[in-house]
Amino acid sequence: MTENSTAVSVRDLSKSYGGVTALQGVTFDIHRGETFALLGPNGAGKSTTIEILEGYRDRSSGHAEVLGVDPQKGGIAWKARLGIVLQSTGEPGAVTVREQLAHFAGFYANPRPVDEVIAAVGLEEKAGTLIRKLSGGQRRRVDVALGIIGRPELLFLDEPTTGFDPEARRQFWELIRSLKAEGTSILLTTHYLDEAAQLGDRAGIIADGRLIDIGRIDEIGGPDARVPVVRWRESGVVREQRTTAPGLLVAELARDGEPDGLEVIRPSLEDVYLQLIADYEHPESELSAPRDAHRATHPGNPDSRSDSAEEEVPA
Ligand SMILES: Nc1ncnc2c1ncn2[C@@H]1O[C@H](COP(=O)(O)OP(=O)(O)OP(=O)(O)O)[C@@H](O)[C@H]1O
Repeated sequence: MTENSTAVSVRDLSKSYGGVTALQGVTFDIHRGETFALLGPNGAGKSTTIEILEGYRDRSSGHAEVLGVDPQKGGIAWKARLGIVLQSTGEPGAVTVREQLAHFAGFYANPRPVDEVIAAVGLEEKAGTLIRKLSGGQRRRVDVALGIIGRPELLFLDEPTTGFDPEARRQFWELIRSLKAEGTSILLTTHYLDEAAQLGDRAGIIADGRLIDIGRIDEIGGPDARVPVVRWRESGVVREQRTTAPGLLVAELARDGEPDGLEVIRPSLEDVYLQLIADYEHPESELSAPRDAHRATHPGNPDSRSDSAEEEVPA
């Protein structure tokens, strides 16, 4: 039985499409009110996971509960509690943005006001435009609007900002933050790791259908993956040192004046993610050990180093 504090519970989930194993033994929970980012390379199994949880695909084995219901048995009342933004949408009919949203609003007991949703996705000027006359990014905003019109308890966002311009992405992030503030639980997949870092509370990283890591966004990968690098220039030569105490090193470097080109580089979620995937794909290779922030920002550099060694780096 799922606790009330759990929006999604997945245990040992597996899925095969004929001979293709898309998911193998995936286990995770999403807590109520949490934004959980499911990350992984193309073909890793993210959409398959989402589609099983939406009740759109049957699993091959394992257990899943979404808002306390097995998605294979979820009826209309359960579906009305979900918001879904699929990776790809069907051909738009000859209806305007406002007509489409008003039509979908009619399916829900307590929908958001149509104009409020249009404003939330930044389509006020296009409200009366036929959807098929919108740009790709604008249509994607309609998809997002349709996903939130029913005031969902749980929102599935499968690569929601593909095709968005940078301003629209920022606007979308604000929208997601406001939904989160209202208590909406969110499952997000995205290839934009900055988006996952901005929005996610926790992340699961999936590769070849297996969950290879899970944890808080600021902890995933473990402490070794997050050791900062201090970089500076000395007599025109770029030097860097990986250290858990960057402040002390900077103070030491600054004793004789302002160091040239000083930077403290903290590995981003993208750096950590790329290292986890490399470790998974090449467990025995030089590239995978030790976890190294420098290498994450310069993946071509074949050097290995100890945590405290100072390095001369090709400029
Ligand atoms: N309908 C299908 N029939 C057969 N195989 C499928 C089907 N859908 C997905 N697959 C396969 O299952 C695996 C997982 O695909 P899935 O779409 O879940 O990956 P994904 O992580 O969402 O990828 P992307 O980032 O490219 O969207 C892939 O090997 C894919 O080819």
